[in-house]
Amino acid sequence: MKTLEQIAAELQGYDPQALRAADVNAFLQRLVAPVTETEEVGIFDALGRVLARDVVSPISVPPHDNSAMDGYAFDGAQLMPGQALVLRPVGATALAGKAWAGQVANGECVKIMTGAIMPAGLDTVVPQELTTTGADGRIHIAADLLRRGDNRRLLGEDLMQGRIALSKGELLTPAAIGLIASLGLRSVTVYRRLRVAYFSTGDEILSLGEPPREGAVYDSNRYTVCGLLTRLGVQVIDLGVVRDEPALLAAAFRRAAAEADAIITSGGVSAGEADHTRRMMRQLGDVAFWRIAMRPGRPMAVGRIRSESQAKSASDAYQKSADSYQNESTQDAAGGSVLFGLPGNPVAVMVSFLAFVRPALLRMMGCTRAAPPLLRATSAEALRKKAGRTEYQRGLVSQAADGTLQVRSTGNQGSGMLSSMVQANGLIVLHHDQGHVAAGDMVDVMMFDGVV
Ligand SMILES: Nc1nc2c(c(=O)[nH]1)N[C@H]1C(S)=C(S)[C@@H](COP(=O)(O)OP(=O)(O)OC[C@H]3O[C@@H](n4cnc5c(N)ncnc54)[C@H](O)[C@@H]3O)O[C@H]1N2
Ligand code: MOO
Repeated sequence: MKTLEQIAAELQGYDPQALRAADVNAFLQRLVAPVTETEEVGIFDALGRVLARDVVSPISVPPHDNSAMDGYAFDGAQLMPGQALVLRPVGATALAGKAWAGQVANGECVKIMTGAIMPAGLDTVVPQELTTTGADGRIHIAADLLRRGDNRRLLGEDLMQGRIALSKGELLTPAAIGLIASLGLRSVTVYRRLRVAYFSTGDEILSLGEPPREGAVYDSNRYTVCGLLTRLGVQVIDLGVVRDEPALLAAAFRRAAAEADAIITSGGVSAGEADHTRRMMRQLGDVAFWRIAMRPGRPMAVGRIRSESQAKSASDAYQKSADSYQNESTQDAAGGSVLFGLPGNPVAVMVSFLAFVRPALLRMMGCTRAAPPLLRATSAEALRKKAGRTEYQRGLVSQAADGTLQVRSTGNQGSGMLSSMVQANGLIVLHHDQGHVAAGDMVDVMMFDGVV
């Protein structure tokens, strides 16, 4: 596992006091690694989990060539350009779930239902509504209506036996769960659920149930972050609000490091005077304090916090290396739970989570799926934007009268304003080098639906 210093050395132009948003993601992708432990879960419990092993098809789906329509099956070699075809139905109707027994000669067809196995030697189906029936019971197909092979579903055209149906790293969506079920599999091997601890810091933060107090605000970050984590499908370890006292902070960090793969905190990461949070992060782990060229969400602390046992092995390793005795436990000294120390402002918390923490946690969950692309929409209004930082503005995307997508800001962009976040359905991403936006310009939007 690499130290922060080693990762920083790999990033060109790394400056913790003026970090570009894109570099934050590059740094975090190097800092975190997927969990290794796996478990077997029933497919009803697999939604939102990440596949830890390829799913190889034990069978082919569909298992036979079959009809895609209710109609008549026949040998398509008889279709001739510019010529109608007249066929005589023979035998019983071919029904789904039963093999059709019998022989079909040229000039003959078999009545067939959707999903029924194609009778041997037949490769084409004409839907019944495209036929007429003559007085003699024969089926008439007009010229040039069909091509050979039409309306037939081929064996294995969805999934072929022995091939990879779903790859390791896939996030299991409802469609993926259905696909696994179509293979007759009851369970899958997934990575174990990620454990993420959260606590809010700050003496002015009130827990729900406490009476209002001058200068104090109710804790909202705990609820937004726990909501975002729950949607991500991780196991949330909620440690509540922790006052700005060294002993309490140390206990919370130690517990979080012992129980969780990642720790998220809010507050206390800018250079305030009353903050023990920064000091404690530094003391208990390997932590960098960043100022990111972005808005909102400028300050952020990132690194690793050691649990008590890791701290002990680190100090033992230090002792041993002092006696010039090298062993592998120095490797463990760089380990610990990944820390995402987010700023206190409620919108800054959500934006930093969506822009940075979420992609890092997905990597830790083992997910290899690429992030969904940003949407392009026309800005319905002019937006002020300072070049040299990435801005995430709260926006509402809607469909304009001409059917194209447009986006407008949801108002006051103060980083404490949750109301404009609630009205938004996405974040307008104004990139680092971008300047002011004129009404009618195209902008990128990170949509919330399906993302959070
Ligand atoms: N001299 C400087 N001052 C500040 C800077 C700076 O660079 N230099 N950065 C500003 C920015 S940007 C932000 S963001 C904040 C971040 O400060 P902290 O992370 O230390 O957060 P706090 O000071 O503890 O809180 C900020 C703000 O958010 C409210 N808050 C905190 N926790 C919660 C919570 N759980 N629920 C609801 N609201 C919360 C808190 O009351 C404050 O109003 O620093 C700026 N200052
Ligand atoms: O960037 Mo701070 O995050 O304004 O709120």
